[in-house]
Amino acid sequence: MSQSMKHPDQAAIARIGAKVTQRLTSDPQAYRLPTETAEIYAIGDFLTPSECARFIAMIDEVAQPSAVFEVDYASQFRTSYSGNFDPADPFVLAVSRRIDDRLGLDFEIGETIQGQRYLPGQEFKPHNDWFYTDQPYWEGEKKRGGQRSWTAMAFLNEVEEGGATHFTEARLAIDPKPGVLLIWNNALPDGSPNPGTMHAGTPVLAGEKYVLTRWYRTRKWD
Ligand SMILES: O=C(O)CCC(=O)C(=O)O
Ligand SMILES: [Fe+2]
Repeated sequence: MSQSMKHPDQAAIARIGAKVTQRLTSDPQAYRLPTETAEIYAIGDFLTPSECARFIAMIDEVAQPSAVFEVDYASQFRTSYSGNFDPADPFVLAVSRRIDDRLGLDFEIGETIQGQRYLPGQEFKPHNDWFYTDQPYWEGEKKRGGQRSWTAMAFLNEVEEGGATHFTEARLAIDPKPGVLLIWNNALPDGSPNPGTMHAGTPVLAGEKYVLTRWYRTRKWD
């Protein structure tokens, strides 16, 4: 391993990063958020109202207390409920492929879409989506597709109060707007993890919040 490539999967992440950046910068519907700290884009009306409603109903069926690597639900770190959808469900497959196409990424490197529901008081505290490769869980994750490259997250409903996605380093808080797809590069152009992607699902104060997330790896995910 060379000096300049000290992070696992770094070269591949850099390659994937550049590819998606090129794709999104030539997409007239993809709006780059005004920050240099992280590469974050938003696409409005990515999902139709009826698609959002369908996902919300599915989330109500699959949602369980969220588990986070090494940090469990009981620690109050991620208090929302979440669940993976059936990857063979034709609707889930079609939307997954639509997200893949927007980013220009291969289907096989994407994790199955995960749905999440936050009730009043629930939140996802500031975190990075990339894996800490010095932690025990990395041994497993490295074999299941490796480091996370990009994240695509869609808001599914209007939240009465609270629930913004807050990029703490970039100082940007994005209020949930149904159908909007947020996309961010978890890495820097050189493929190393970008601490500027630190983000939180801030507490829902009133109403409820539904989102879906598709995280992309470096290699085939399974
Ligand atoms: O719910 C949010 O606004 C953030 C969700 C999130 O951080 C994630 O799914 O990785
Ligand atoms: Fe996240």
